[in-house]
Amino acid sequence: MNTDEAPAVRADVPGTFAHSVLAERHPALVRQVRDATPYPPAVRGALDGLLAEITDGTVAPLPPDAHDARQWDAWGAGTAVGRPWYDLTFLWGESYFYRRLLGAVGYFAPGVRQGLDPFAPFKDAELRGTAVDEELAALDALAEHPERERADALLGAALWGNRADLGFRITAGETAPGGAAQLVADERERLWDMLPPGDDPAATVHLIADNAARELVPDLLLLDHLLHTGRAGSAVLHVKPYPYYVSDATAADADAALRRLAAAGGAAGEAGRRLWDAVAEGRLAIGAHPFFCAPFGYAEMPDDLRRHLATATVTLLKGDLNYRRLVGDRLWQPTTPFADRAAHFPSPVAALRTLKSDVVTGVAPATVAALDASGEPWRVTGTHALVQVAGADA
Ligand SMILES: O=P(O)(O)OC[C@@]1(O)O[C@H](CO)[C@@H](O)[C@@H]1O
Repeated sequence: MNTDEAPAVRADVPGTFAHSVLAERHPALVRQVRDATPYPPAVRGALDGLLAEITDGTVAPLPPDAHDARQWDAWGAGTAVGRPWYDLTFLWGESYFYRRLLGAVGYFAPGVRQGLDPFAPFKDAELRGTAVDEELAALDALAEHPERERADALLGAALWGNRADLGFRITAGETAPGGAAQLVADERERLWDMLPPGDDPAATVHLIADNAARELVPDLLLLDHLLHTGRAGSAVLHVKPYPYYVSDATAADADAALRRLAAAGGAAGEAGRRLWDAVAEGRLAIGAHPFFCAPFGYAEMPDDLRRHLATATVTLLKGDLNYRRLVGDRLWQPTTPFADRAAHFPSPVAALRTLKSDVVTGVAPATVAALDASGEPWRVTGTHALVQVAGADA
């Protein structure tokens, strides 16, 4: 299907989800960041400037000496600068907003704040929280179950862990994602068929991570299960090269989650120590390609990343934003075949995603009809999820 058949998601229509992200979520986030850290006057001023710009102003350029100014020019900054923020496509505008926010807090510039994650206070609180304790303790009860049941439980934890998205909670509130858990597409069987248990050292699983802390912990436990049961001989965890979409995982977040797991008791601690060894022995690698923070879909990924992902037996792709980037950030008919939209991906791919934006494909017509008839905003509330697989039959 030609991408021109579905319009790109834009943020310029009041009442749409994308518009609410620019109009409500981004300003709220700038204020939260400013309040979460004792920033000096220059940083507070820069954050206030960004707030004014995204509220009433037009898109400003990066400083000409920014390390990535040329990269963003190549990514289209030249045509965005000077336009109202609401004129940009949703994906481009969101990505550039996070880049600018990091610039405002001095993340990239030489100085004392270089490399300090402005979202760390939120991520740290979540990783230390009792909810993670409870989830880790629950792992002990799994040990007695047959392998397939454990695999499904861990897959479910990684899938629903995607609700733990701090950006989402800024507008949805803590309680919103707790509604009826429902899969709008369920291709778990096809996923497991690609990774039979046993000793297959050649099987490699790549996991393109989404959020840190409460999502990354179950992601890591899932990878441990795949490695420990021989469903995979090696794994690669792809994280973001810099803080992004509030809670997206970076390499620092991966280290923190591994420490949290390794220090836990019971089955979680055992898994954590196995993962630690897997990293030390090179069976679990962590990557952070710059393209993971690019404002484009994965169809446009550069050749080096394409070649790397092509080595995967299957790539597990987590979360809402990764899904938008996989199928294209466009208003597809929800019945559009997922396999068609994901055919460009260099390896078989399985999307594990709770629905938090308008983009969705691969849902059966009867399911769409029932969901639409319910009157619920099922695409954006995080109460529904999907497991979809493409490229498995090639
Ligand atoms: O990718 P994630 O963490 O599952 O969700 C990211 C998200 O909260 O942010 C975007 C809007 O800012 C949406 O795609 C989605 O709702």
